Amino acid sequence: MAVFTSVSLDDVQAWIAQFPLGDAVALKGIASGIENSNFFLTTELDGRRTEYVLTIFENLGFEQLPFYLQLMRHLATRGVLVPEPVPTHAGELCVPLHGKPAAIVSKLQGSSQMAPGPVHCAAVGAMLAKMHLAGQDFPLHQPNLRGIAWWHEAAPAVLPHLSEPETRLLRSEIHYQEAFHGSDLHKRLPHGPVHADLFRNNVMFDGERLTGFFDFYFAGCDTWLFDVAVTVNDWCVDLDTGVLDEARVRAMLDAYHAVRPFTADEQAGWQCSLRAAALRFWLSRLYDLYRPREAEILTPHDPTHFERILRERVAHPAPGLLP
Ligand SMILES: Nc1ncnc2c1ncn2[C@@H]1O[C@H](COP(=O)(O)OP(=O)(O)O)[C@@H](O)[C@H]1O
Ligand SMILES: N[C@@H](CCOP(=O)(O)O)C(=O)O
Repeated sequence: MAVFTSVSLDDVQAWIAQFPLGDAVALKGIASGIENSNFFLTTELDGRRTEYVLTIFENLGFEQLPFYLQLMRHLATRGVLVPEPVPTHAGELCVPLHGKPAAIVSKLQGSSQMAPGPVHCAAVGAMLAKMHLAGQDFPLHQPNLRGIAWWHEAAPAVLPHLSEPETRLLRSEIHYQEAFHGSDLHKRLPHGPVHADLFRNNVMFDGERLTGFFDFYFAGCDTWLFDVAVTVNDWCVDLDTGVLDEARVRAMLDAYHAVRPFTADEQAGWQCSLRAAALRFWLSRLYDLYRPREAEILTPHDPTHFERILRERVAHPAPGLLP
């Protein structure tokens, strides 16, 4: 459960004058989410009511936010279904509210599909490919802040807490990934802005119709293949075992490939990328669990889920990128 920065409708009524949105008429805190304070905000302009999402960023600073918010705007203008940030009269996408950075974005319709079938996976795969292509000419650059450089920082913080088998797995996988990330193959993989956290809870569906990707606040520049691997590792697994469901994997990868064909290098790097994606979330979940906790940090996600997925990817090759 996130801790919210307390904001009243009165606070927002004065603050919203800097946006071309009319009056704020309702504000409702959103209970889910772990990083930021989110509110559904209803505005009224010329007698017409519209719902938006107001986010107060609890951990990110003004210097990091342009990458995420400009990326969302860039993608939205190219037809990728993502929330569109609303600029102020002065053209700012992010302005202070109670001393923290805050932004207003359009509200996506629908809800998260937490038990996806092949039809949902195909929709996500196709939109992900479209997103990667649309991001190619995005001018800003920010590395994936949870990439290999961060793994090197985080590992020493968690290693003292791990059992012998966990220690062996973490050390050997980082070693394996160092070789992969340093290889010529890795350098040849197509790359650009990626979502990097496209889990089931970060996509909206209205029935079987995908209405948008959101929560871009782990986005950065990395290989497109890493983004595909993160997405497959969440959408296509049996949540109890971490084993991939072939029908969902095929649906997602085939739909992606139909929009942006995978390269031969990507086929060669696929198994390594699935392992990298599993390692990334195992390590971040361990880090959230063991790092000295600040009071406002909430219940961490279970790291053993991604340890299981990593062990499974190491032991058994996943279905190939192409059938
Ligand atoms: N643009 C949006 N449209 C509709 N609902 C949204 C939007 N952004 C966030 N939400 C809602 O807010 C919840 C928390 O958002 P999320 O970005 O996952 O928070 P956090 O960054 O804190 O993890 C989501 O589960 C979703 O219900
Ligand atoms: N998807 C990550 C954690 C990030 O949480 P989110 O609610 O901001 O997507 C995980 O599952 O470890």
